[in-house]
Amino acid sequence: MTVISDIRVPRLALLGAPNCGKTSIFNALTGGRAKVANYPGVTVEYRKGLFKTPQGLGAELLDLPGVYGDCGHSIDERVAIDAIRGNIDGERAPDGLVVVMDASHITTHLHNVLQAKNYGIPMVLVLNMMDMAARDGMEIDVNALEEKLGVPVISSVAVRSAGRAALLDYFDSWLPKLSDGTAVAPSQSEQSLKVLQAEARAITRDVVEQSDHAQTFTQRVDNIVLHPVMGIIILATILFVMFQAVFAWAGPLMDGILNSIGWLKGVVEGALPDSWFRSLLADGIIEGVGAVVVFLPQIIILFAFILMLEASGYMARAAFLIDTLMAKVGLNGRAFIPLLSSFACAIPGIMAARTIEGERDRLTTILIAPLMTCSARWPVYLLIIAAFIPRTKVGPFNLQGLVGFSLVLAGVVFALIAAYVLKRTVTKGAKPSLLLEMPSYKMPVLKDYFLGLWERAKIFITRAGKIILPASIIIWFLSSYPASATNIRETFAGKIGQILEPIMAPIGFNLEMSIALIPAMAAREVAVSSLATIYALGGEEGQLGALLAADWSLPTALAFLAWFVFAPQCLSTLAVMKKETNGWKWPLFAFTYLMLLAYAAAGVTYHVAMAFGL
Ligand SMILES: Nc1nc2c(ncn2[C@@H]2O[C@H](COP(=O)(O)OP(=O)(O)OP(=O)(O)O)[C@@H](O)[C@H]2O)c(=O)[nH]1
Ligand SMILES: [Mg+2]
Repeated sequence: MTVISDIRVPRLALLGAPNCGKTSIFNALTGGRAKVANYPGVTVEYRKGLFKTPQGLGAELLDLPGVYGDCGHSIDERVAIDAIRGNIDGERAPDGLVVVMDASHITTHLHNVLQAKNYGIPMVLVLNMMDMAARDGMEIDVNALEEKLGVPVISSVAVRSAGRAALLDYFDSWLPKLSDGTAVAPSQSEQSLKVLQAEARAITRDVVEQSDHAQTFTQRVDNIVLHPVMGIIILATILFVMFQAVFAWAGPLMDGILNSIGWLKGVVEGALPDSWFRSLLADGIIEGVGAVVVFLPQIIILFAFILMLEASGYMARAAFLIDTLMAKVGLNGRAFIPLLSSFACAIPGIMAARTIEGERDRLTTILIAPLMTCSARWPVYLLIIAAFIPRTKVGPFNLQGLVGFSLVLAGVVFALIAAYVLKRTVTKGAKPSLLLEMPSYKMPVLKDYFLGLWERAKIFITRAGKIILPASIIIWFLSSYPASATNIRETFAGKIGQILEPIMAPIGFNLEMSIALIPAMAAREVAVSSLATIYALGGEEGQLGALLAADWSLPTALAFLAWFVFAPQCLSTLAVMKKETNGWKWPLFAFTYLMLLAYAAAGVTYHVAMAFGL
């Protein structure tokens, strides 16, 4: 038993197939905020939390990655199975198993429940998503199921508090038995998987009544959404609307933030005498941090779309639609979800690659994850696009949205090319296949949706405080001193930048850009805050975008964009790569190939644009 504030509480573990609602139960009971989404493989690590039943009994709850059986083919599955067997260092085995099953998939998942009895740990079966089963016209005789399985069965709708009441009530009677060791473990039967599957089929035949509408709601929608032609048109439309929205809807909010920042700078400059301190506040901190924070509305709009697609179940369809393409370049179908997560940030994306079974396939995915457009790139893209790309329309599309879309697409296309090359060279291995179960379509749970959005906003703002603020102070110092300096070249920053300048000049980068690239290793958006501070110190008044538009040529700006599609400008990503691959070899490899790509892409862009006389 774990001792928490002098009470010994039993430990429960959530076990079940991916996407059956384990984390939803965990969050609801423990007040946790772990990520929930409607596709398999969201949770890849184990997580602990405490909760109390209505009668005030305490228990510890373990949220685990989803598992398909008891073998553990991938790293995340092994974590779950090790946790249940008590094989994780410093962790003991759970006292009780809360086996969760998606009731609407009872036919395909019931044998896993029979298998779970063999752990020899007292268990209860939570028949979750009863609302989905009802929508699909299924009627499940819970009492009969309980009798045939020989374990208690509780119906549940994890996303509604009324839907969790029965489970909590059950805990009131079960927890005391787990504490004093009187709870009974189910009888074990070491049968082969085949026998268990046959037994599961026999049980479902007896306890499930399926009313005969020919097709479920999900199947009807999928007939359209997964259609080879219609499906692609729908996917393309969704993506286009998303990028249009990012550029078209954020305007007023961004203006509001810009005005507030301008106002704040004005107040500081009005209230303080001309001094180093005033310059640090106004040109260093307010300009630097403000230059990034202004993009918050666009980040929120982007994630409002992504999270909606995740929660509804559409994302897994997108994976299915482009699976043929992914298989052609040798990518495992399961790579889609890690790559998708990398659109928020490559770090969770690289970790999510744990769901991929083959070691070589997992490595390929890790190596290309940094090419997905993470949210740290957006401030750079948005700044340059707004400054250099006119707000005109091309047919029904606004040009800025199109350019943003092309940059994201460039990342994806080069990721596919990189995967193709890697799979034929350094990560050669067997041909992978798609093993992604399609989730049913669901109405997003509003609370989870807004929590998810809030979480993304919080990460963006926290980075502004933790990374951009200190980086702005350093850049302000390096670009302000020695005090004798009369222009940027004579400052410390200028001296450092001049080391890089000859290397970067052939691809069209000027001194200011070369300087900004160095602190941007901490995080890409620091490039934006650094430029803001450097230009503010240069004594030029006005918004950063306008200053850049006056100072840079269009080929230079485009080269800068191309650079950021590829450049591995983020030390934390390299650190996670090291952790996930157990060494520096692969992060160094990724760093080198991405750097070379960035340099080549920026160079080609610059010279082609010059040749076209832009
Ligand atoms: N309609 C409905 N949706 C549910 C229910 N329980 C969970 N969901 C939704 O199902 C999806 C999957 O839930 P999660 O809690 O992430 O599932 P999980 O078992 O933790 O999944 P993995 O971490 O991938 O193994 C989410 O979109 C939830 O909002 C339920 O009882 N009814
Ligand atoms: Mg989960």
